[in-house]
Amino acid sequence: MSVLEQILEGVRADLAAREAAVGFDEVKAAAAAAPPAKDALAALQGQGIGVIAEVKRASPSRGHMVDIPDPAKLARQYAEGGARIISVLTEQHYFEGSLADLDEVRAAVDVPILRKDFVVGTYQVHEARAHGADLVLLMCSVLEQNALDALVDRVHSLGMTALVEIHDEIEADMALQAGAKLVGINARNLRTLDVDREVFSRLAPGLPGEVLRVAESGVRGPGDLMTYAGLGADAVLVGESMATAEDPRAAVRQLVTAGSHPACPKPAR
Ligand SMILES: O=C(O)c1ccccc1NCC(=O)[C@H](O)[C@H](O)COP(=O)(O)O
Repeated sequence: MSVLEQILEGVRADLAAREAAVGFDEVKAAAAAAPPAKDALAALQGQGIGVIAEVKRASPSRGHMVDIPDPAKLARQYAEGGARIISVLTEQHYFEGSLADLDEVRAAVDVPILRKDFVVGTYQVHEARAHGADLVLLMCSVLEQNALDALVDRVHSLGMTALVEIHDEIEADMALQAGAKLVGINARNLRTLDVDREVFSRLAPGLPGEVLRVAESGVRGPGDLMTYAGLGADAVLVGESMATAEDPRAAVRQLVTAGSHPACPKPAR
């Protein structure tokens, strides 16, 4: 079984336990009662390349990387550094995340928040909204076209933004067919865990101009951001190198400064 399949097995088991504990109607009501979602597309359409900084303790490729006893504090540092969006991993077995992290981050910052998980059904979408998320990651590698179409619609109907993640041409077609407005091009192959930054240069030119592009994974510093900017990225999503930085505020600030430097290529939109 691939790592991705193992992750999904755990995700489905955890989801079944939560569904048994809290009914779908209750989650839907909590989502409906939450303050309106923030406009993530508007947040990314500001000057320069946007930085999406991730609260990430661990991963299948790295194992445990860093203790984050206070995700709210880390999120505040990211926001003070200029992150346009904060990504919160909520998968628990491989990433050591939780919905409690999402709650704490939501209470701490005003910037839009991405729920980063392995979403397989509508329950998780309403759950994300109920916990204050403004964006939800939907991965083409784990969803059939029909399911993706329905989930994109559900995310958008709740006022949130779907970040639809792709890694190859077939997934790019899936994302566009589903009506994605924000596409994440992940350099990491989720089956082999190899990181290949060339994936962005291959897939980004095939996306329509109005679709915003996020370069995901393997961004280690301003040089990578500048490279992706030159290839048409609107934003970079950065986990490990921000979460493990000695000074996360300064690390985000360094990327934001590079992304708004006059020498940095501007997004076409
Ligand atoms: O990070 C992993 O090892 C991983 C493995 C399997 C599925 C997903 C995985 N990561 C999720 C992500 O997409 C990254 O957290 C995100 O793009 C940030 O990547 P990085 O900056 O390289 O930490």
